[in-house]
Parts: sequence; structure tokens; C-alpha cells
Amino acid sequence: MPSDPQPILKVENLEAWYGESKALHGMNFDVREGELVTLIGRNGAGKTSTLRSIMGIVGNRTGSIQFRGKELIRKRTYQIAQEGIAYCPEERAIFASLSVAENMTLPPVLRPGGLSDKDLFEAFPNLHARRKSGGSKLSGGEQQMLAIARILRTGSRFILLDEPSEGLAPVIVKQIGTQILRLKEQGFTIVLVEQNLQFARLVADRHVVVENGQVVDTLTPEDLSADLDRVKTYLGV
Ligand SMILES: Nc1ncnc2c1ncn2[C@@H]1O[C@H](COP(=O)(O)OP(=O)(O)OP(=O)(O)O)[C@@H](O)[C@H]1O
Repeated sequence: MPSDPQPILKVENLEAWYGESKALHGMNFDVREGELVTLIGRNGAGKTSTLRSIMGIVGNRTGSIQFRGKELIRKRTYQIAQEGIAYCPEERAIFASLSVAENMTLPPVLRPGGLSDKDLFEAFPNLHARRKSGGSKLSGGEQQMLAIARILRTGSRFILLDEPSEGLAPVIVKQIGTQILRLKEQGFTIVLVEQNLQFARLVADRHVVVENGQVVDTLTPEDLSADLDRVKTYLGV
């Protein structure tokens, strides 16, 4: 468990809009240093919008997002990245015409403490084998590993991961789970959007349940195991 009980991310009354359409209706949750928190909930509940709002990439947002005591709600995306938050989007955003090595070195190193190329290739040996391959030639699993590796170079120690398991074979999901657990062991703080409960329960300290753009419950891994039916109701499965 994390040694520091103080939250490093505090989200309060967060509301967000895409044009006229309201996606978040007052999200409240926090994340402590070294914790791995999942956002779970059915499709359209507002999980991705929460990550996008933290990064400042929704149309409009109000409320409060405090990171290490600093208010982010009026900051621009590049300033939020500079504060030390990294975002790995669901669509992975790999540049198809660039090689693995080029994709990996694209984001700037923003602060000390980032993983070196050597560390990254050790952590993701598949990427080393494929380092000269174009982004368009990669499998879904390789793209996901590259999307994660790329943000670890930046030096950010707080990372937002959107459904890294989506569309991947179980054996690849397991590899990605191992890497995520390793990051946690190295002290990274992680917010993970995840629909795959088996995966989520393996890695998380806490599960925040999102429904209609609000937090409706917070579950420990024990709650999740003890009352799977309740959780399945939340997820609509
Ligand atoms: N770019 C967009 N423009 C307009 N509305 C959007 C946009 N993206 C999401 N929404 C709407 O915002 C709400 C929350 O969507 P969001 O993608 O955050 O949910 P989610 O919980 O991440 O679901 P999923 O797992 O399907 O991505 C939904 O009603 C969705 O239709």
C-alpha cells in the first residue's frame, strides 16, 4: 500500500461538455501517491471523458482538479503535461509512417526520472525486436506497448491509461498487466480505465465506479471479489 495517505490528485465537482452535450455531471474522487485506481462503469458512463478532462482535452470543463496541490482546471493541455501527468489514449495514437524507435522518441522528456530507451526495450522486448518496423506494421498489442513506453520516457510519474487491454488476446493482456504492475512497484501512480474486470482486479488498489458522469461507488479489490454480481450490474454485463 502507498506510504503517503495524502491524495496527489483531487477531483471535485468536475463537469465537462462536448459542445452543448454534457458528459460529466460532478465527478468526485482522489488518488494517492503510488496508488493504482481504476475507473469502471458501462459504455458511455464518462470514464474516458474523465481522463480527457484531467488532461484538458474536452470542449469545456468546470470544477476542480488539484494535482500536487496545484489547480489544473484553467491550465492548457501542454501545461498539464509539464506538471507531470501523462496520458495514453484508448486509440493509442501511434504514427503509422514512423518506426517504433521514432514513435518512442517523439514526446519530449519533460522532467528527470523518465525511463531510458534501454530500460524501455528491456521492459518491452517485443518493441526492441520491432524497433525499425513502421507503426502501421505493428500488432494491436505492440501498438499498446509502444503507446505506454512512449509516455514513460517523459519523466511523468502519474499516468492515465485508457483501456490498455481493449481488443487484445489474453496472453498479451497478461504481458501488459505484468508491465503495469512493474510500474506500480517502481512508484508510478496510475489511473486506469478498464472494462475487463479480470484484468482490473489483478492490478488495482481501488475501483471507482462511474455512472452517468458521476462517481456512484468506490470498491476495494475485496469488495469486487465478494460481490461480483453488484459490480456486473454497474457494468451492465
Ligand atoms: N467527442 C465527443 N463528442 C460528443 N459527445 C461525446 C464525445 N465523446 C464522448 N461523448 C459522450 O460523452 C459521454 C461519456 O462518454 P465517454 O466516452 O467518456 O464514456 P466511457 O465511460 O469512456 O465509455 P466507453 O467505454 O464507451 O468509451 C457519452 O454520452 C458519450 O456519448
